[in-house]
Amino acid sequence: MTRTERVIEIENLSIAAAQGGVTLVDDVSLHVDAGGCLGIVGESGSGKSLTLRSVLGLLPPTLKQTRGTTRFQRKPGEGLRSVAPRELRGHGVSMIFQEPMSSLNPTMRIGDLVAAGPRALGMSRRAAADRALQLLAEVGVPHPEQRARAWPHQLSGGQRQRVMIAMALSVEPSLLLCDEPTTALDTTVQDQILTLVERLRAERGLALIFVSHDLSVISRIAGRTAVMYAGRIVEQGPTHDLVDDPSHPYTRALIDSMPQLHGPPSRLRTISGSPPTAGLLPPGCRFAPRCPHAADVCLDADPPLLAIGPHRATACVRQPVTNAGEQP
Ligand SMILES: Nc1ncnc2c1ncn2[C@@H]1O[C@H](COP(=O)(O)OP(=O)(O)OP(=O)(O)O)[C@@H](O)[C@H]1O
Repeated sequence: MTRTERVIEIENLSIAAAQGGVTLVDDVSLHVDAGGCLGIVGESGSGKSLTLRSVLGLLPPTLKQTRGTTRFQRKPGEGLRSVAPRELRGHGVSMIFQEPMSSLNPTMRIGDLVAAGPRALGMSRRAAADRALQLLAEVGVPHPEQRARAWPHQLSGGQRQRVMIAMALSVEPSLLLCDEPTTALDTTVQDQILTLVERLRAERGLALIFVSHDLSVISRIAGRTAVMYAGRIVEQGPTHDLVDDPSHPYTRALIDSMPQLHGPPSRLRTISGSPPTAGLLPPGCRFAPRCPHAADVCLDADPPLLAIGPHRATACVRQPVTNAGEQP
């Protein structure tokens, strides 16, 4: 059987507080195919950002990765090999964030910020400056020569996001990690940035991991989606299958809380209750206290993520488990 090439595989990732050992991300496994987009969706605090940051070893010093392996494909056709997260920074993987100002040095001009990546790859100052102009044009910054001389504070939020994307592309990554890059933008600019990211993925064959709390954003951009709840993946599969026919009650609740996905706008519902506090998990399934279908069996043990089809998995005891034998 031929299998699409994978760019990255993360297995059994767990993250805990360095002091006290409270688990914040629990046994998460993910993969992304070359040129594919994996969406990670879930409420605030579900562990999306920590999962993404750990890919590059960017966890804050108060936290530590307690388990997990990363395998990465350096070049097409080369196969996956084990890597330490910090080896990937600027070498195959780049990341963009919600707030561009935090990653744009305010004392550097836009052109120099974007040229820093090519310089680090060994380009001459002149060639790197030219490359920066090409990249600014590629991400849709108008009048690149003029903008290259501007300071970060002179740009709009959308323009700054484009500059951050140009910086991310400047080291020629095969995988781009996106941590809520459109959340702080108004809807028109959000749409433009999503269109840009989609275009870059198609034109450059870039693989993406895209984190958002907004399932409508994820369903637009991601071919496959992992739904996170309280530090774990509770459902995973092709996005359109998951949205059309969710198998986990939490995925269903996320869909029902987003009226733009189905139903008239007036049907906005919120998910009742709140996620558990890290370190104070309920007995059994961690979603049980909020689940409209919870039964006695749900209080016995936290259900593992099991295959329910060749490409889908869910962590709910109510689902029939198949012998598909293939990792979703
Ligand atoms: N530096 C930190 N020290 C201690 N706990 C942290 C730290 N950063 C995050 N956490 C906790 O880890 C859990 C997961 O956080 P994470 O930021 O990954 O969630 P998220 O799903 O990305 O949500 P959000 O969109 O709000 O960032 C949360 O309970 C959060 O409070």
